[in-house]
Amino acid sequence: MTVSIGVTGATGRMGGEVLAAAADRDDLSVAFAVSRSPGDEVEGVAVEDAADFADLLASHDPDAVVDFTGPASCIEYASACAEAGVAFVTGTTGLSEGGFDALREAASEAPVLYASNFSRGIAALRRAVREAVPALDGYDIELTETHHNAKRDAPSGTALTILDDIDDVRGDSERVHGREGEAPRSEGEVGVHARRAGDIAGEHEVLLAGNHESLSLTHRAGSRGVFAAGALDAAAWLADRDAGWYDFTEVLE
Ligand SMILES: NC(=O)C1=CN([C@@H]2O[C@H](COP(=O)(O)OP(=O)(O)OC[C@H]3O[C@@H](n4cnc5c(N)ncnc54)[C@H](OP(=O)(O)O)[C@@H]3O)[C@@H](O)[C@H]2O)C=CC1
Ligand SMILES: O=C(O)C1=N[C@H](C(=O)O)C[C@H](O)C1
Repeated sequence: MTVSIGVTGATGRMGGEVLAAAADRDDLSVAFAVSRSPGDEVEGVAVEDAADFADLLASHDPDAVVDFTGPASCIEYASACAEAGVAFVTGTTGLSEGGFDALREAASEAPVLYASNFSRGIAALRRAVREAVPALDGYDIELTETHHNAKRDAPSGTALTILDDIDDVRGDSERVHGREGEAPRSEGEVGVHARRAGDIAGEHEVLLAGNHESLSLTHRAGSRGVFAAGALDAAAWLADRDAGWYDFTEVLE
């Protein structure tokens, strides 16, 4: 069975990657793509007006929508999908707590899958972090993420997910963002550093140090294609699920 998808943010970096990755797959077809600036084709797909999103859902009835946009638009697209009962996969980061609440509300009417990172490598890094942190009790932890110079949110959504993983396994810790002037470490804090440069697709390093040794767990995305491929795997997996909140780790099981 071919799973048909709608793609939002078609003129964005990830929107283009998703359309390119979808063109290479036999199990998926693109029902429509939307943008706030419709007109030109992206990856051979006509780009329609984002203002017509609800109508496009009704007329094309896609199995899933794949969204990499911005926090406000993500919620609008999710609500429209919930109303239409269409599965919604989103990798949009920078959502507020209220934004996550709205996304969870959408999940009461349609299947919703959010992941701050759709790479298998980050899924593996998260498992490694959850194992290393309790094994290295009392070690200092510093998290550094590096992204392209056009990224809006900081720290990255992936960094926030990893910080939550650390809190899960060793209890809530103080997060210290950057370091300047008289700023010694306090016990148990996690230092968080965000770098922005060039066209780096995404790097995350978790450094644990203590007891005259250090362990560095690092993931580097070679291109955005890895995120697009993971999001499409998620869309194919989510398409026929019941309404509810799903996680990318379930797709990988
Ligand atoms: N989870 C993951 O694995 C990954 C997540 N991301 C996240 O995906 C998101 C997009 O990243 P990226 O593609 O680099 O960003 P871009 O800025 O390149 O693209 C975002 C696109 O979203 C649309 N958009 C933005 N704001 C609005 C709005 N207010 N209303 C409607 N549409 C809007 C625009 O598309 P248009 O004008 O065509 O409508 C824009 O081009 C970010 O949150 C990023 O952190 C990125 C990579 C991987
Ligand atoms: O904006 C990006 O580019 C990325 N955003 C995601 C994040 O905020 O973690 C995932 C990936 O690192 C690329």
